[in-house]
Amino acid sequence: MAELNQAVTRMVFENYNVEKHLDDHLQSTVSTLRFNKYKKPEKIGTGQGLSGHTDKTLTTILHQNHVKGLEIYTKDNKWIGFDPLPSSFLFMACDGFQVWSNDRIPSCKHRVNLKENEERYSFGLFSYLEGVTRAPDELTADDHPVKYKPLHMLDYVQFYVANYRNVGAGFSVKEYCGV
Ligand SMILES: O=C(O)CCC(=O)C(=O)O
Ligand SMILES: [Fe+2]
Repeated sequence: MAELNQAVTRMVFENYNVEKHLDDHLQSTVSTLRFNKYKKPEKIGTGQGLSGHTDKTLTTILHQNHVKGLEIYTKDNKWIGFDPLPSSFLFMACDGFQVWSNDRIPSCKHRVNLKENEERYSFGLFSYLEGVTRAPDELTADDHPVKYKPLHMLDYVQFYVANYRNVGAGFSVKEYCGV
């Protein structure tokens, strides 16, 4: 999964012609693996699972068992269900990439909506940048000025966890450090 993360990150950097920053970026990347277990829903279709949110990470890669439930929010404001193959790994650009790309790569909003009468398992590789994240100069311009104050991603996730009850699942990185 870490290799997949590096491969996709490399593609993003090549796409934006900022490969010269890639090595520093990869060296500052730290990851944690987390398992999620969702019990059988008490009532199907009640939205039990996980409310709509964006991850406070740079990137997240998800893998799951056969029980569906993950939904992605699209550009045209619709929730679409993710229909995984047993071999699927889903790569998501998250809040850190939104800041790094100066809004060119939106953070992927998603939720878990349990619809099947079975236990659901997923696990994810959650990656963060140590230190401070800011958009490289190449991704800012007079007509595309910097949209975020420098983001300390590990502080950000700690803030979110500590203040979750007040700020809610939908808390965005724009609210945290947008200019
Ligand atoms: O279980 C899933 O598929 C998604 C989990 C998730 O969104 C999260 O842990 O942030
Ligand atoms: Fe998530």
